[in-house]
Amino acid sequence: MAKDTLTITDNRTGKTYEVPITNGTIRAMDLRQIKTDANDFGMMSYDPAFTNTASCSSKITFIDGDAGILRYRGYPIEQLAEGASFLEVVYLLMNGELPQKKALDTFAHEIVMHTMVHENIRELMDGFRYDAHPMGMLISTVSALSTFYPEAKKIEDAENRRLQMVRMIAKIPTLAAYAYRHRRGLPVVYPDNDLSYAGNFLNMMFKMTETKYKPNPAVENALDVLFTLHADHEQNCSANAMRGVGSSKVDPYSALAAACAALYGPLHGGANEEVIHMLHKIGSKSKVPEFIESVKKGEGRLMGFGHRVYKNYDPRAKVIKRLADEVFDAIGKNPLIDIAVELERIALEDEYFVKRKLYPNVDFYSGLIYQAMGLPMDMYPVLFAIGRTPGWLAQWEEMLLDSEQKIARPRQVYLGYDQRDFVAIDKR
Ligand SMILES: CC(=O)SCCNC(=O)CCNC(=O)[C@H](O)C(C)(C)COP(=O)(O)OP(=O)(O)OC[C@H]1O[C@@H](n2cnc3c(N)ncnc32)[C@H](O)[C@@H]1OP(=O)(O)O
Ligand SMILES: O=C([O-])CC(=O)C(=O)O
Repeated sequence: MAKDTLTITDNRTGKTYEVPITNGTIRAMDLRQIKTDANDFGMMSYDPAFTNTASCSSKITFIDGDAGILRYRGYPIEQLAEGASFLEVVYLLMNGELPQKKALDTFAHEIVMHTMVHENIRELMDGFRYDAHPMGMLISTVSALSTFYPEAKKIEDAENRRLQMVRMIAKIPTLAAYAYRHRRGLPVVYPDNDLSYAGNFLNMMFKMTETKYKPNPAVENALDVLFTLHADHEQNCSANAMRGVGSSKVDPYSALAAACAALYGPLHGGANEEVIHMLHKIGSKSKVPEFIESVKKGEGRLMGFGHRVYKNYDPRAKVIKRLADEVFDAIGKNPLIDIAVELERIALEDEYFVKRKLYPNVDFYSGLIYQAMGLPMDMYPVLFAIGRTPGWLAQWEEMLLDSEQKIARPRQVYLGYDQRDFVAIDKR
């Protein structure tokens, strides 16, 4: 049920505030009161890893971690995954409302007009080692795009901002597919604007002959749904990087590269790749109990499990688990699913995981689908980045338009030396 007040406790002072919520919105002036009080006390909050800090206010994504609820702009993730195309979701995240048919067609056309990247970017990609991780190539080429669009620096110009956002959403699958083809020593496939967003990506990845590539509809649909499920997740590590770097007013390509870099880490978007490594390492269902025991002894983490906010089943993981069955029915089962399901079953009955409220997260089952689609493991975080790009951009624009936002600049608790005198090198 919607609450009409939000209780916020300032952990510096212990003081509790009842902040009114009107039409789902908290007024900036009500939050300002908390900030003013904190300044009056002249205190600083120590919150490493921001476990208890709201760094911004946002109208984009709502999460109730205890109940396992996720909504984009108020719409439950399950309904969007079921009924909306990824581009509808992108439009929703960027504009706050679902599009009418005509607006969606116009938007899809705009995206299609920007899918090509400059040939020099392709050549830049060629310069990477044959075994370069595609995420490294993606981060570098997203960043390089800023040099092709110097006007992107004019972030105060709304029209220009939108153009750059469309460019990034359109070009990121192209960069991702180029990285994949480079790894395999294959020539690039240019975008095919007759295909859907997911279909075009599959075409650029897998087309091998001159004849027109026809994506498998089950795979195309699953990929579209997976992009939707990854599209935003409020103030996660990479969104925080996007906002933090963007708050310096740098161009959005540079901020997006920072967000991609944050996502790459194994504790964040890189976990989907790690899950498959882990399942391979376990090797069979019968070895699962032994592996769980090793995790409990602190010999590693159960990848794809646990979440900073969800203390319940990640709603995206539920959808992905169902989607995996549909994809496996269409293109054949990934045998690792049996190990994953057994791992989940045992973990969810084990006191260690129950006590810590560790459940499967979005990364637990997604890699199994990607693997069945024939994608190499190191592409999994790249796929996450494609899906997450609209979320990062929506967060970035919201941050820029928020009059409360300033350059992100946390303080620290200094624990180093007190003043001491310099000693010349020959006297040390
Ligand atoms: C898209 C995403 O980013 S989703 C997350 C993807 N990442 C993963 O799947 C990696 C595995 N999971 C994790 O490392 C963590 O659960 C995170 C990073 C997602 C969240 O971390 P935090 O909120 O900081 O939790 P924290 O690290 O404090 O863990 C709390 C407790 O649970 C344990 N724990 C957390 N996750 C796991 C796990 N996956 N396996 C085993 N134990 C775990 C910790 O050891 C800790 O135990 P303790 O209290 O005895 O010390
Ligand atoms: O919210 C988080 O911390 C991580 C996550 O699940 C995501 O970014 O999708």
